[in-house]
Amino acid sequence: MVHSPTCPHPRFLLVPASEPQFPHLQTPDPGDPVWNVRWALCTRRSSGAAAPGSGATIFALSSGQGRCGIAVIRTSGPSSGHALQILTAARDLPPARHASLRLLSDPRSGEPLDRALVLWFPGPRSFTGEDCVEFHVHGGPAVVSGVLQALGSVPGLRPAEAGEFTRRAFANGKLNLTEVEGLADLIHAETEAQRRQALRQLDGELGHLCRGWAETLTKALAHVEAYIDFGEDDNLEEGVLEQADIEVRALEVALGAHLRDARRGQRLRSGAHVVVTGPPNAGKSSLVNLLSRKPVSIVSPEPGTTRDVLETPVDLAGFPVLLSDTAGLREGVGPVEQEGVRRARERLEQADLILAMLDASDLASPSSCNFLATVVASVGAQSPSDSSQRLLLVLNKSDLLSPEGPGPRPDLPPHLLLSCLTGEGLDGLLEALRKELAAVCGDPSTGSPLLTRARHQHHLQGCLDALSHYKPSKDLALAAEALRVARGHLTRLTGGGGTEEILDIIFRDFCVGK
Ligand SMILES: Nc1nc2c(ncn2[C@@H]2O[C@H](COP(=O)(O)OP(=O)(O)OP(=O)(O)O)[C@@H](O)[C@H]2O)c(=O)[nH]1
Ligand SMILES: [K+]
Ligand SMILES: [Mg+2]
Repeated sequence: MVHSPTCPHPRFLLVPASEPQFPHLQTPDPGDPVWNVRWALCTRRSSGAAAPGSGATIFALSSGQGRCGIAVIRTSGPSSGHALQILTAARDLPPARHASLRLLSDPRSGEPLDRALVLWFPGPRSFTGEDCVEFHVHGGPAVVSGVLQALGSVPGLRPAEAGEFTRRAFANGKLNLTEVEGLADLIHAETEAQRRQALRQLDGELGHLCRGWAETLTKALAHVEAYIDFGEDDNLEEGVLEQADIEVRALEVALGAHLRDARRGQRLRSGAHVVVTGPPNAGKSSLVNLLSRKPVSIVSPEPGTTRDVLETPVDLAGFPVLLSDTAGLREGVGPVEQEGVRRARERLEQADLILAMLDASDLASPSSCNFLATVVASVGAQSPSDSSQRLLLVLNKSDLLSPEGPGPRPDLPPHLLLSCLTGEGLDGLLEALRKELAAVCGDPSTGSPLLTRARHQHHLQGCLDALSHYKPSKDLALAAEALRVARGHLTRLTGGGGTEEILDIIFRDFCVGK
């Protein structure tokens, strides 16, 4: 997706060690993987290896840049309350979580900056879990820079880095890793389907599913370990191992089903590849321009106009699509056009959905027949699976067919009639595209949570691979280890496993102020 070019690579900044931020550390449970992640974060900090600036209170403009009605500036960290008191020249803090109108002044000069709404969120009931303040100021650039400068002059405050608010929320257990990813996706969502999917992930659906699976494995592990310890003991309930076995096998089936769907979620996040193909002059470029609502490709009566592959991102019926226009497929032309045809075929192989286009008034021509016999027939012959391509056959230039004349050949595969010239048939095509794209990307309004990132797929596959070594009838100790490894993958999916590279990759998607 499009990421802000101004978004710098964030550095990991850890949360201050002051007491109430890690209350769970007072009752450590080394068996709890989430606790382990936090412990790793915490010990790294206390060993002095923490990034510079730990413990600072951060501030940033959190709404968009530029002139606007209202701009939101926020702070997070222990000096937030102090900063609010200083800017409002007040001894008391306003009531928590209530909007209060206050005059903001520059603490150095006493000069009034703006009359603003301020919100005070004492931790831990805040986005980051720390003390936070929001200043809703008038959105003029001079007001915003005046308030930012005033905050910068308060001791203990410094500008936030990209993603730092969210990183603190994660470190304080306010969001798990899949929720952080959902939040990043929501900020970057460009189509309706992406927004729905991101919101579901932010709401914790994927994390919830993984936690449920991890619990299943923890239970199975407890059973296997009980058997290792008390196997010979008569007191052990009967069928303990059988029960564990049933649950592990059911989990394998569920993981397999989600993995088969994995590519859909990733397509929904980064765009499905839709490729328009057909013989020369069918009207492919006309269709690309119509769907993208802009003149992406040159249209002309001359066959062989399009040579290079032209790709454009479009929102098709709410789904993100990378739409490619390609050269008309034909043999025996000059070397430049042949290269175009080669590129067109290459792009066709990568398509999730093929828009195969023919001129409805020219179906008997050799190029039309050849296209039907090769491209259309070969996709139709694929066995349906998640990785198989889908195809929509479109007969363009329906305006050239005479109303009394015979319709298109009866032996044609299912198709849609369209006229790029008059727009007739476009609604039907968009509806067909919506159905096809829901199949290609998954429907984010129904069904189970989608795996939107390669990282999700990697850990679920790792979990499944580990479970293939679960053979309690052969070796109980190895079976227990397989369960532990499998569970580790699931907890890393939501907890991150503490490796900074993974966290860096995820938090890179955020900008300053989020
Ligand atoms: N009558 C009619 N003409 C159309 C329609 N769609 C496209 N055309 C015309 O058909 C010609 C070819 O259109 P293009 O969009 O360039 O076709 P193309 O398939 O991209 O052609 P190449 O890039 O050369 O393979 C142009 O003159 C268009 O104006 C249609 O629905 N009806
Ligand atoms: K053309
Ligand atoms: Mg063209």
